[in-house]
Amino acid sequence: MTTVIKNGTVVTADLSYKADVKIDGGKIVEIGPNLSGDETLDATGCYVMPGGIDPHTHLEMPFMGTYSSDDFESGTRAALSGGTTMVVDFALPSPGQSLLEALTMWDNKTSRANCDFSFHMAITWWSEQVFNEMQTIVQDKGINSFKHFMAYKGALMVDDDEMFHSFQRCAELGALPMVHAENGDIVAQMQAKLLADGNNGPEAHAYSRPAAVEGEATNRAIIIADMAGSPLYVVHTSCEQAHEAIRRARQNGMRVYGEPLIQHLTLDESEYANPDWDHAARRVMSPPFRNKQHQDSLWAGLSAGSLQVVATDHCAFTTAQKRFGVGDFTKIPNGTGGLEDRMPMLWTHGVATGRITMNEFVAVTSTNIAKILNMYPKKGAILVGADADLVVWDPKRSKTISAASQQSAIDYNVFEGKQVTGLPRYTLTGGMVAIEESTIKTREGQGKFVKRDPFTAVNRALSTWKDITAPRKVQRTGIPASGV
Ligand SMILES: NC(=O)NCCC(=O)O
Ligand SMILES: [Zn+2]
Ligand SMILES: [Zn+2]
Repeated sequence: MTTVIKNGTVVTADLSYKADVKIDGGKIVEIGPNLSGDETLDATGCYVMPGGIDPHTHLEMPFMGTYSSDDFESGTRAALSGGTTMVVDFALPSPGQSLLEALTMWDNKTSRANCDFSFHMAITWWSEQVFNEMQTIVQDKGINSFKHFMAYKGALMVDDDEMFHSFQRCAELGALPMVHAENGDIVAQMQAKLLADGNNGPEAHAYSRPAAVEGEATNRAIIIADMAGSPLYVVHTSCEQAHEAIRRARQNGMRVYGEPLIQHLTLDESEYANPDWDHAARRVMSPPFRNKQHQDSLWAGLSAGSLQVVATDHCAFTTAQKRFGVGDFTKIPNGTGGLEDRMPMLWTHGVATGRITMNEFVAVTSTNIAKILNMYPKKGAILVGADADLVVWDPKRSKTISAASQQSAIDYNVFEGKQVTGLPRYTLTGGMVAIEESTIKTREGQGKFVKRDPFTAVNRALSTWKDITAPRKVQRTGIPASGV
């Protein structure tokens, strides 16, 4: 059966033009005027865009003594409802655990996924086994990105030595290292001091993780990547110091990418001063929300191109779970939701305000990350042969964000009460209409794992440069006898 999206304006990362889009067998088969098919979706007044890709989610993640509450069913349903048609989640081996075993555990969570998904693998410890398994992960399992936590001391954190080993291995395998960049040693000491001083509320979470510790770690990871000859992807870039390090590295020719979150772009640190403990604790995430200057820096990075991707780090805990940390902020599970709201919030606060263009919106929500993770143009494109993961975006549709009407399984929404204008009229996953305005038509199990090959053009360019500039022994004649 063929479907035609008619009368819309196709908006991609570099073009906007009037055309119909024809779909067959889950793929785009034709783009042009006056197309017809078995089923017609009316896109009058709408933009037809590549579906969003959220490269940073934690669905059913074991963390801080509990599990994040959205699983691959509710999480991907939330994603589709907001126009996101693919998520990339993190497989997290416990320190000492086999990467392959962890991957099987994560794979077992996905049978009810409503949209396509992929994984990054985390490196949480280092050994010969990890070194060897990284090759299998890349070459046999279709995962070309490895995440490193520079924070969460005593749990997921790795040190510089481990990162340097791992980044060098990524360079050899044609993979992309990623970092959660915060100086975990300093955070741990600051947490202990704040608690000892009686500062135990959720606001102390933010006090313990100032922008400087993120800036320092971002810069350190950049240097380690440069020494290793690998690219680098910095997740949840939240502040000017980290952005500045990324900007400088890029100006110096390094292949470094930065990913602000929609939460950091639109919510600020005043949330932690709320007298309601639950309100503040629900917004505890790492890095914490920052001030308006940091937000302006992130917005500027998106329009200037020094930051490339907007994600959510969707890691949703219920109010009851957040209350594990009453009396000790270090026990509040870190994480917030956002999957359903990323695209409408970014459109409302980005495109509608003139901070970014429609084409930049597509770039930072979909196309850039499809290229960085080596799945373009299967994903992130409106081209013949691409997957029909599409959103028909109605720039006039409005709603007020509310936990009462959301798809996410948690009992609140950090964007509660925010008015958004710009919402999906239709979201299609693999050509299937999953969302029709407010009607949810998702199909459990529709989502499939997306394999990603190693050796992007960037990896190849970096290894060529590394070879050419490698230290070489100077060939000498007439070496004098040793002076003994
Ligand atoms: N960001 C956060 O607070 N929770 C999820 C885990 C992580 O990405 O650090
Ligand atoms: Zn993180
Ligand atoms: Zn995360």
